[in-house]
Amino acid sequence: MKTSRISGFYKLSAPDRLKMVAENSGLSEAEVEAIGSLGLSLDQADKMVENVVGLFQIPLGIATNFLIDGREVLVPMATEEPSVIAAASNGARMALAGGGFVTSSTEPVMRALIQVTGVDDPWGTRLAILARSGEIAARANEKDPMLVSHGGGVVGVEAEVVETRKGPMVVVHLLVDCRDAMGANAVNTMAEALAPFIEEITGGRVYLRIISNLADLRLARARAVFKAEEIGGAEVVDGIVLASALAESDPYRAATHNKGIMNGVTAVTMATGNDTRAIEAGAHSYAARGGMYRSLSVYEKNRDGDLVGSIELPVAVGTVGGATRVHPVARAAVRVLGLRSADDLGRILASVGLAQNFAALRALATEGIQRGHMSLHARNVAVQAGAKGDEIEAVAGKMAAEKRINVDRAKELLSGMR
Ligand SMILES: CC(C)(COP(=O)([O-])OP(=O)([O-])OC[C@H]1O[C@@H](n2cnc3c(N)ncnc32)[C@H](O)[C@@H]1OP(=O)([O-])[O-])[C@@H](O)C(=O)NCCC(=O)NCCSC(=O)C[C@@](C)(O)CC(=O)[O-]
Ligand SMILES: NC(=O)C1=CN([C@@H]2O[C@H](COP(=O)(O)OP(=O)(O)OC[C@H]3O[C@@H](n4cnc5c(N)ncnc54)[C@H](OP(=O)(O)O)[C@@H]3O)[C@@H](O)[C@H]2O)C=CC1
Repeated sequence: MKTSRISGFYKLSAPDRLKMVAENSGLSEAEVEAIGSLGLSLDQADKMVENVVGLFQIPLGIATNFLIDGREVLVPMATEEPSVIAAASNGARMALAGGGFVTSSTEPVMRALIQVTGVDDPWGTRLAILARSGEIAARANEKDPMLVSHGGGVVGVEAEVVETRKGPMVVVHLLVDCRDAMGANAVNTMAEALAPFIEEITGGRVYLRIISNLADLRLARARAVFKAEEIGGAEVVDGIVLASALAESDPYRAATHNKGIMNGVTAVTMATGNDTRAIEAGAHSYAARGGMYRSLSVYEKNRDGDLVGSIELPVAVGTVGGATRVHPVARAAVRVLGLRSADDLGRILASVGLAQNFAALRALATEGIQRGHMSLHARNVAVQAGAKGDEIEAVAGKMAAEKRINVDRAKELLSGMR
């Protein structure tokens, strides 16, 4: 990677942008072709999911300006929403003066749950399970020697008694280090294989054997200092701190605050062929831990009067398995990111989530979201009104300048032009 700081990248044509990304990331011809053309063939799609009749394409863009742990990163994002990629690039740009994003993470540990029902003594059963945890772990590891050979495998066994409307149940938690895999298939296989042994230990009946998407042991964190002078001064810092305080305490605001974070996180998850539902379920359930839904990020003012943003979220993503190595564009996206491991990807997700969130909060705490967002959405509005070719930019530009962005106005402008 040469640089991620490509000012005015958005002013280039799409082929020129791709050329620049390819040169920066050392992409092969096949990778360039995968990104620049359709990427996925009907034949490949037919092997990925069921009853395939076609392809549904969404745009792939590149966010610029990311400096993460001292490394410059160009970030592929797949999203249908205008202004998301611009905002991520904008947020990352404003983090540069403070040194970019500094990240940390836990080990990539996922949980599989095994539900045990029909036991008369759930608390005693719990201890009976824990007493056999070594054997449980060994049997589970036998199911995935490849994962173990990569340094992963079971790292712990827990057991909980859960009170439900159908009485108490014992839930065994199998904690599995999934290394570079998201891990759902791996841990589900282990959980299913263990069920008879758990029934033997407990005398109960096992029903569910499945991963938990509340990946609270597989976390990534990112922190950035946004210099007051870079972001518009002390009033902007204070406005963002106030916005953060509300999202920390009010679930109605927190939901939208976190949606803004996931604008970026989900787009990168999608671009790398990872499971967007898993990452969303993880983020929102983590935000609701302890019984109250709150923001995944926090903003504070430091001693120098600068803004310090921090974020922590579960990152159940992989660089092997799932669609990550099947979808040609996802493979190319992994190369653009320069990933060495799933851990790298988790840290990038946290950084993108923070940049995305910061850009939205800055807009909200100052001019409001509509100017930046709607001026980029104006092109969609122009297309809805029937604009074609050069008309699209012309109508969109005029509407943005007038701050009147709606289909009726686009139609008026269009008939005037024609
Ligand atoms: C939209 C901007 C970036 C305009 O921002 P601006 O200040 O008009 O832009 P600028 O011309 O000064 O450019 C600044 C940088 O923005 C980027 N940029 C600027 N324009 C483009 C473009 N056309 N295409 C690509 N990138 C663009 C680009 O990185 C550029 O610097 P450079 O790297 O070139 O030196 C700004 O207003 C912004 O960040 N707004 C936030 C928009 C946003 O968050 N959108 C998400 C959708 S709204 C939503 O779903 C979430 C929300 C808001 O509800 C969450 C919440 O409530 O918390
Ligand atoms: N609730 C949920 O979130 C659910 C999600 N899913 C889906 O599961 C899929 C992800 O499952 P996942 O288990 O990651 O995928 P895979 O089973 O496809 O890949 C994981 C396997 O890759 C092999 N592997 C090779 N190299 C490595 C390495 N460096 N690190 C770790 N493993 C390695 C391992 O063994 P080996 O080679 O022996 O396979 C491992 O078991 C996604 O498609 C997701 O959508 C499925 C069910 C539920």
